[in-house]
Amino acid sequence: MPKVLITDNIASEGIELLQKNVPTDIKRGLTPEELVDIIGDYDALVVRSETKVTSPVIEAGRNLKVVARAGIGVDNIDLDAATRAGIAVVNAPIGNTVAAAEHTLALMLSLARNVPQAYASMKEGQWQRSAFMGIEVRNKTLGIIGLGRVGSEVARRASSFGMRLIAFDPFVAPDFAARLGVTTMTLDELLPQADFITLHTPLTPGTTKMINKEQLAKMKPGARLINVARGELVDEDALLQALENEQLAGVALDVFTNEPPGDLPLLRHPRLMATPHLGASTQEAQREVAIEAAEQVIAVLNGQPARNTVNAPFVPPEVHAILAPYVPVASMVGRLLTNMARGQFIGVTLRYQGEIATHNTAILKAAALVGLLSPVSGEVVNMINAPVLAQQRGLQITEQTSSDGLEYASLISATLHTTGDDITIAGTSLRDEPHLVRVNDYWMDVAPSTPYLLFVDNQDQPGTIGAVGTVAGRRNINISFMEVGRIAPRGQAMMVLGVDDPISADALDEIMALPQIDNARVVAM
Ligand SMILES: NC(=O)C1=CN([C@@H]2O[C@H](COP(=O)(O)OP(=O)(O)OC[C@H]3O[C@@H](n4cnc5c(N)ncnc54)[C@H](O)[C@@H]3O)[C@@H](O)[C@H]2O)C=CC1
Ligand SMILES: O=C(O)C(=O)COP(=O)(O)O
Repeated sequence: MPKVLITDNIASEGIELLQKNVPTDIKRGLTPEELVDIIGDYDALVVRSETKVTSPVIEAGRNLKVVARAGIGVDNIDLDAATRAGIAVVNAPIGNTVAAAEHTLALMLSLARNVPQAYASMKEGQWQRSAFMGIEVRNKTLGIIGLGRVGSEVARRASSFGMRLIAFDPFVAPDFAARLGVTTMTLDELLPQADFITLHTPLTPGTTKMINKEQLAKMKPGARLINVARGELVDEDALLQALENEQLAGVALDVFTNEPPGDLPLLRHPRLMATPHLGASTQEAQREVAIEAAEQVIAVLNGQPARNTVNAPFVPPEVHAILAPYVPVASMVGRLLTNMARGQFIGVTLRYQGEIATHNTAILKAAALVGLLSPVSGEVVNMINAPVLAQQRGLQITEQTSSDGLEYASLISATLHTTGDDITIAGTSLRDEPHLVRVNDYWMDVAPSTPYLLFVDNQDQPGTIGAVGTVAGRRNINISFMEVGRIAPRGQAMMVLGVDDPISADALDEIMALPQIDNARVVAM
């Protein structure tokens, strides 16, 4: 029975859902060493942003199948290590979007009106009105860096305040931005124009310290900066300087490079407002992300695909229905290639034809590589790590598409290039079953329903089939079906036999010794 470990503060609805389905332990506040010590007992780990799922944790998690993040950012999880280990990483990318956007606006208005400073002064028994004169946000320019889910929701809400909206996000279409009433531009154009700047990009190598001394100097003097994304996006020392030299009128931070930030000098600055990573902390958001994370853990533990797997090809639901029947086809094609290969692998050419070729075929590539590498890998190979393992082995993967499916609705063909002969296998899906339709130059139609397939290269001559059948019969090998592909009558041919019993090396030698037979191979399916 699999076991789940929760190490951060997850909403009760998610915990209950997990506990109803699978034994679940809750252990908060573990040190990194304690987590490494116990993770080996668990099949799934559920976290928020506090637990650091580092590569030592992944390596110690020898039973782990899934790490679930009840929230958006997965920068606390070593994705590469998880991918290499074939562990799915899932997140809950929608549930806390509005919470993060609303918190951003709360911070923006608080910055504009000095709410926390005024509150602190009243708590100290003072009544200072002129000291906390604010500004209006109406008619001010809001610069949004990262116009994704949270950034867009901020834009929608800020627009109702009568703000002018500009954004830097080179990865969204200007049309999309225009529909939100946002003008996109370069970062250099945005910085000097914005009265308020708000950050909403993920933490990546490209966004780390994207707001540094140089960028701060380009900002409009007296601008205000809000960060509800990730602390590492900003150089905290440079930020303190920009407050001290009055380049910035105010800064509001929900996130920090180190959390908790400890005795950070920046925190003591009077025009610095801070909240302890509360962007996602609403009852509504926490309920939603906890349920979303729990549902995905249960799906993965039941061998089903999860909705938001961060480290596997994403397939939209409508496309999933079209591609799903071809996943076992791709995997069958890959497995057959490996089992029939002679010589050192060099690379694979994958061809997608017909309807499947009009969609993103990443999931089919992953499935073909699972089939190709599973028989020759000591480690678990699955849709998550197969592309990485292929890359590690230096295999050249080429993909081709064509709208012509020949006589099939869709066809997957793969050629394995080796230091020996190249091998081509093609398959399709018929009545929801994978069918093998081509081996090298031979076309056929085989639904491999037996545990073994016997491939026999032979001369198409009377008596050949009978001779092979006689050997099988004498050795008590049960043949379920047989199919012959041939290039021309009495020419070169290939027999494919579906057999229920293993074929020993001895039996294979006997078949190969028959006069009409050039070669014979058994493949376990
Ligand atoms: N403080 C909190 O509690 C919360 C923080 N977050 C954080 O907010 C951030 C954004 O989340 P979402 O909007 O859901 O992500 P998203 O993926 O929907 O949007 C991110 C946007 O940033 C853009 N982007 C990526 N690299 C960029 C670059 N170098 N320059 C400019 N734009 C770039 C992307 O094109 C995308 O449009 C994440 O870091 C997330 O972890 C999210 C929820 C709560
Ligand atoms: O979802 C995110 O990216 C967040 O930053 C929220 O973090 P949390 O779940 O509150 O620790």
